[in-house]
Amino acid sequence: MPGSPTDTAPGAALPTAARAAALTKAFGTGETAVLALDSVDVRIARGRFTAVMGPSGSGKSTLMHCLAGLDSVSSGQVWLGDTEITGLKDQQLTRIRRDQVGFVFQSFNLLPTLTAAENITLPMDLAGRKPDRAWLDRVIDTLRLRDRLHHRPAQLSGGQQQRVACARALASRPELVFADEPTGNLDSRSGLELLGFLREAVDDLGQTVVMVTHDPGAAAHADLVLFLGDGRIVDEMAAPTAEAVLQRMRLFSAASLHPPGSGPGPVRDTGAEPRP
Ligand SMILES: Nc1ncnc2c1ncn2[C@@H]1O[C@H](COP(=O)(O)OP(=O)(O)OP(=O)(O)O)[C@@H](O)[C@H]1O
Repeated sequence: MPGSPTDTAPGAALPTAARAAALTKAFGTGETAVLALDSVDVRIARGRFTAVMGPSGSGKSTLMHCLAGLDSVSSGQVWLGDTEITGLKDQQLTRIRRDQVGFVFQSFNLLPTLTAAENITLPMDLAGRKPDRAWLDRVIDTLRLRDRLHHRPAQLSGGQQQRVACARALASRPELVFADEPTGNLDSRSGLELLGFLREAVDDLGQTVVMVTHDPGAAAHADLVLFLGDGRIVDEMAAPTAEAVLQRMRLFSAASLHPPGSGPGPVRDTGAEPRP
């Protein structure tokens, strides 16, 4: 594939929040080795909402973990902002990750004994950092958590708990927020609301979000969708709609059932409609 698949994407002129070059990640050795990422080149533009999609086992979580410095790479390079994180010592990596990355997981990962407010500031408290009060207030208001701050997780709905998890990820104003299937445990209304908040975090708060999802409707909230297949970025789509994403995924599964030469293969985007 010539160059990075995101070189021509909208946002190519924006600064870079994270980048990988020839990123390869193998698990295991010998006959049981699995190539989870196969020489991936990717650039995540700052201030954009990027979704990562692909079949189960295509490498989505591995890509996210490698970009976030949570997992080592087998070869290739990864940068967070301007800093190359491949080759850093554990201590330096932990500090960079703590300062520059926020995470939202499918299972909200809140501490049950702490209030919402305490959960939100916990990572900063552990790091001995004082939150920027004005920023924290904006995050709390954007996520409409003001009147829930003194509740414990068990006293909150699933959607509210995930909003607290989002606020926790945004609290330190990280370079990059990674969300791994953040709507996976939410009913559709709470899921939609959460996606709306992630969108607002990008549009109104200027954050950068990378979200792994299986749901074309969720991916449609992003500015750009990256499609993974067998550890490679096989396509991308700007200004996605749920319909166009679904259609693209159908093409991919048809292509994997009918390899090149025996049927239609993946095609580049021509029909993505602009966001309304
Ligand atoms: N710790 C590990 N040890 C061995 N193999 C692993 C490990 N983690 C992931 N893999 C393998 O790497 C490949 C990519 O896995 P990954 O979890 O990144 O896929 P995914 O696209 O996120 O899948 P899903 O949608 O099912 O979560 C898979 O074949 C998986 O089995």
